[in-house]
Amino acid sequence: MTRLSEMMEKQPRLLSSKLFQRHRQFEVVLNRSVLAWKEIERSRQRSSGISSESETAHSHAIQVCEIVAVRKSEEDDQDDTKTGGQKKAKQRYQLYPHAFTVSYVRRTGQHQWRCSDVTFHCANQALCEEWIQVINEQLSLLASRPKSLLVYINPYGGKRRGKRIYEQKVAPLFRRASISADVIVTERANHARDHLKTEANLDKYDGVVCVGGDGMFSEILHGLVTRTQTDHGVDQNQPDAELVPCSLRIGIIPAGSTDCICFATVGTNDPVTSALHIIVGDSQPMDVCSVHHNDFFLRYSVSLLGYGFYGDVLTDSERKRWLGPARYDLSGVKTFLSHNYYEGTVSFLPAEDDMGNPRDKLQCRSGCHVCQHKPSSKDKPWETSEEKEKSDKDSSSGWSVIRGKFIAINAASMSCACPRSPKGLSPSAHLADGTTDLILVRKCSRFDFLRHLLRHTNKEDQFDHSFVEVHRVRTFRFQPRHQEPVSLEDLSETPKKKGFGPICSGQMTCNYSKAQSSWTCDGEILPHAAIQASVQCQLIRLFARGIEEQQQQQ
Ligand SMILES: Nc1ncnc2c1ncn2[C@@H]1O[C@H](COP(=O)(O)OP(=O)(O)OP(=O)(O)O)[C@@H](O)[C@H]1O
Ligand SMILES: CCCCCCCCCCCCC/C=C/[C@@H](O)[C@H](CO)NC(=O)CCCCC
Ligand SMILES: [Ca+2]
Repeated sequence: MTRLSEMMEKQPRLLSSKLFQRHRQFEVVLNRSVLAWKEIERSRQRSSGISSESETAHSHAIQVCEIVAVRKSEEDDQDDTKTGGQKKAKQRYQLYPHAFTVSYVRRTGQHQWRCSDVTFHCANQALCEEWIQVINEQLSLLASRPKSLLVYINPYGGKRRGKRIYEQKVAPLFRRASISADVIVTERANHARDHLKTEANLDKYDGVVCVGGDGMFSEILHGLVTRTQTDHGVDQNQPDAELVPCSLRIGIIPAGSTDCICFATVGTNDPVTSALHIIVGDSQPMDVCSVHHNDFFLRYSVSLLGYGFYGDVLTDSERKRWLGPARYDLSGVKTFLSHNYYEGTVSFLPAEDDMGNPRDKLQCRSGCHVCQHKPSSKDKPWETSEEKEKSDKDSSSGWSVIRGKFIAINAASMSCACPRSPKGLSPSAHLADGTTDLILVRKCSRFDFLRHLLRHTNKEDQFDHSFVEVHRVRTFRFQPRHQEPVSLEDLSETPKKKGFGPICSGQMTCNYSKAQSSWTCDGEILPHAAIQASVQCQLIRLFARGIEEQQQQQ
């Protein structure tokens, strides 16, 4: 075949026909990117504004890349049967028995997507089949759409609804879009991680789907990243190893307690919306922070690495798992009343000035320009180990060092927006810029800390306090003031928290503090307080597109 004929072969065919919908006739046009239909009678007086999906009184347009599927219609696919017009539908069905139904993405508000159907009646069978074939040809050209997925369901996450959510809301959509799915319902913690690490035949799949919460996502993340490094002979224990990005994308069907990763990448925690982002083959790169203790790999983080307040909340909440999502509220209040602070030294390498800063109010949204500026190796002096060694010894090479007493040290690699805090811990953090926002909350009164916390739930700036500072960084280290114990037991056990601290009143600060807190790493407790963390730019990709700027409601 010549190149020209090969190219012609790949060109989608275009169609234009007069078709019926309800009792009206429409001019229906399919071009390379849009399926549009306009009522014939009245369309001459009206102009149609076509966007992603637009609608005037009598004209509609949907993007081909947001079509879920097309199929030959059954009698009960008729729109009117659902709206009480059974008689009309029957008549039309008798008149034009050949019809096809297009399922497509419809935006319903608050970043929520739904799958809607539109049915067109054709004058004859050949025309109907031609439409189905041409739409299917166009869909098959969308190379980023997954055809085969590996799905892990945590049946115990959140309110224990994972299995039901998948079977009732997600699987029917995957079937409609002709996506095949191998489903594994996990039988124990780390089942999904271990399966991905060693057993799964990943060549068979276009992506991995996680049905569960942030903890379950973390399992998939660790399984997939570790597997990729093993396959490429990369040693994760080396803090400055250049990690290999994962080729498979991850889809998140939210079914957990916080679901912050889903919320911060889609804008809502809704299983149907997430399933549709998977079907249309969205791709959102995401930073992953690797955490080490000396030359020993601990964990990866994509959301919150928190020492002090959040570490203590998580440690306490683990003992209350039986309470479900409410455990965070209870442990939150208890930890707040304890009002502990911790001493230590934070060192960090700030991001360059052109990476923006955590207070610039530039939120990361779909197609974010900051995230598209992926630094080249010549922009990344911190990446060579020689430079790194030099900078460790030489504070003039860019490392900043802060010693102090902290109520909380938080590193947010993304906004960490969630229903509890819709703008998140760091509202301007970016999903895929290769940096994390390091938030230092120094010792202050309980009243001031409460003001700071409350600002996470309203429009006020949570960084606008004298006792809070925030830096956009590439890498950081923390050394607690008091040396930590080094027995082997401590490697496997989570640190034990000493009792409840005395409650201080009003504006006063407490003078009680236990020596060390623990780090929470995306909801898991780390066994060491002394850590170093480095952001690996765009190590993974999700089936998401970031939060869409403007809702295009239909
Ligand atoms: N079959 C299973 N039995 C017990 N635990 C499991 C199972 N499958 C997964 N897990 C573990 O359950 C933990 C919580 O899961 P998940 O994240 O889905 O729910 P969650 O309620 O949101 O919890 P979290 O708030 O900690 O993220 C995860 O850390 C995961 O390792
Ligand atoms: C008095 C009013 C105070 C209100 C304070 C609201 C502040 C909320 C900030 C929430 C930030 C969540 C960050 C998410 C981190 C997830 O990786 C992790 C795993 O699921 N969840 C938690 O750590 C769970 C963290 C739960 C924290 C309460
Ligand atoms: Ca980031």
